[in-house]
Amino acid sequence: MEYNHFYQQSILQRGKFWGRKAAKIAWYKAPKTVLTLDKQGYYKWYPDGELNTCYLAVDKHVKDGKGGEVAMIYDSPVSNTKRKYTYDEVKLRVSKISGALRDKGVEKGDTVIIYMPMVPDAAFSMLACARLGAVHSVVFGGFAPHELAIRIDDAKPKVIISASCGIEFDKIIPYKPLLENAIQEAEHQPSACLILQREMHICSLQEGFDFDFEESVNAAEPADCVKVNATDPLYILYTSGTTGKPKGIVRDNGGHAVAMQFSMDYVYNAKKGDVFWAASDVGWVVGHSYIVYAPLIAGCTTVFFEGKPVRTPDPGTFWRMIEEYKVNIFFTAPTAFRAIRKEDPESEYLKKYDLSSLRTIFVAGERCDPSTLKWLQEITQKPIIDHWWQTETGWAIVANMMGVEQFPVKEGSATKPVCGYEVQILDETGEVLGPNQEGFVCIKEPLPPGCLPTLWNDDERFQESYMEKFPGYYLTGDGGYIDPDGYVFIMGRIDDVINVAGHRLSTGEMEEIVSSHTAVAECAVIGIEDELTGQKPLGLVVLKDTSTISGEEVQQDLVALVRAQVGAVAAFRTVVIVKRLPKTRSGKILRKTMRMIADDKVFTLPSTIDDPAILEELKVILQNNYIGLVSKKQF
Ligand SMILES: CCC(=O)SCCNC(=O)CCNC(=O)[C@H](O)C(C)(C)COP(=O)(O)OP(=O)(O)OC[C@H]1O[C@@H](n2cnc3c(N)ncnc32)[C@H](O)[C@@H]1OP(=O)(O)O
Repeated sequence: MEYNHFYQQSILQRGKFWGRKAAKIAWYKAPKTVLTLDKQGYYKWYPDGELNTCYLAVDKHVKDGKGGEVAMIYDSPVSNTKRKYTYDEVKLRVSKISGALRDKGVEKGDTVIIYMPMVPDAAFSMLACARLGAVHSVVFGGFAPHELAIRIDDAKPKVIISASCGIEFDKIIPYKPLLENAIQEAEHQPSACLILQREMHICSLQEGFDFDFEESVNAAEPADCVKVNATDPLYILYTSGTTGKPKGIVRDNGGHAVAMQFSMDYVYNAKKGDVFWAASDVGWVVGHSYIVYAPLIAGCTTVFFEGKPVRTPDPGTFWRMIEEYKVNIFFTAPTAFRAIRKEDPESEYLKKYDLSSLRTIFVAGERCDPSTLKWLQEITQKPIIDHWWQTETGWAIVANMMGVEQFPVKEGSATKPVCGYEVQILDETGEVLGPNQEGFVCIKEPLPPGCLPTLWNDDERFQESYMEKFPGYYLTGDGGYIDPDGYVFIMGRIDDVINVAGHRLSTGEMEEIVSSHTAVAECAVIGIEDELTGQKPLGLVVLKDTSTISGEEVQQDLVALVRAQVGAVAAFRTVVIVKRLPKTRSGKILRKTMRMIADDKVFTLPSTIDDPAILEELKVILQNNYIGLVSKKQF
């Protein structure tokens, strides 16, 4: 198929194109209208369609006689568990979890928080919510109680589903104390918690409030799929913004289902029965879209992995899994491959395994650096496809659409805009820029099906964050350019959001936490380059003149404080005490300039700088001293 023609149809004949793609979905009531603009001026996909996402992902395959086929492979080197679930088994388990939720009062439209490690019941609980028409909000297990509390207060869940523990390499992480602290901190109180007891750590349950997950599921009657409108929310997924309060990205049911099926067909070129493995976590959007919903909707076998690329038990884990389960399509973040390369640079482990089942490797979540790309191409001899997307969109914005036409890979580019996304580069005044001109990466409205219709209970913030800067365009928050061949190059965030090991984090939030310390007069947290994790946060702190605590003590306090408030995943390990911070004459801290200095990049002296001498001071400190303070992360 020819990309240009196919892509143009998706933009110029939007209604016809996305109407045809919607016909691949088994709606309860097929939509007559493809796209409308509501009274508030918000686009709605398939507004009169009715469906159930769990039905599409599970029951439909059983109905089609595929109940005996494997829906999910669970492999957990950290708990020495391997298990396969057929579509029949998934249907039974999911409908019983739905029944257990219904017994706790959960109905269509209610919210449920899922705070679980990578156990199959996390995915089954998501599907169980979808089955009832309830809205799930999965919170990544690496987040601290404070982060969970913020999400509880925003999503107001009727029930929280959690587990007794997670396992990080060989370390047991008890989840229950984290959950209890979060519930204690939150204003909103759920009416019940369902706790999955894992045999490696059994936790105590509070009578009348905590319920044993397994017992509740066993006691429940299976629940049927509940019909929902296409525009009803399927889930909320919180993502870091520029402030301490995360943004609750809303995903609808209808547009999402169409986008998931479309992306499997045309981005990943996945066929029914393929084994599709996204090595991520259900706490991230990759986990939502490509561990749970898309592979199942498309009738593939999804692989559910509770482990890491290295040390569970070695850097050959990914290759072992690909051979053992005959994985056809593999998707992970570049940082995972950098971790493998660090431990196995000559790819000795890979040589032990047969990767002949594997057709394509996809990477996303952060920029794929050319060195990792070349190394992967060389050692695997497979197409390595970088693609760029966001929690907000739920699926690829820019990709090499493997089910359409495969383009030559250009290092540093995720290739071309995916169907439905009219990607344009704008300058500060909103003018569309030409080839090779760097500016704000924006998407002309309407966004395609599957993208966020708004933020949970916060239309105002949705407008302010994404739609206001350039009316008629969605602001992605990334900077970049398009080359004369139409390849899109994403150059990094233009705001205070950073990407550490594929985890999206807010430096603004970290600054709020650091500045809450009694000894801190002012501070800045910036994201600086890191060979392994892409970026890492660095805190620059000015102490109060009156502070009597030693700088070293403050450094330790601040690292502990961010870990306690955001979680281990923040990877905030470096704090530098400085005498002053560079500012403009109006008092704005020059974060970008500091970043350029720390990354040893050429920068122009801002004309508005108050005192240029500070930059020289900082240069010495950042380039020579801070490295000594970093507690190097060992993978
Ligand atoms: C396209 C749209 C998107 O961008 S969606 C996001 C895509 N991103 C991803 O899929 C994430 C990719 N990254 C990873 O999988 C991991 O970072 C890899 C590469 C495997 C490395 O893992 P790890 O060694 O644990 O390092 P890390 O930096 O992730 O973790 C930092 C600290 O946090 C902890 N942590 C992590 N996950 C959890 C969890 N689920 N529960 C509890 N704790 C967790 C880690 O143990 C680590 O802690 P510590 O600092 O060593 O004590």
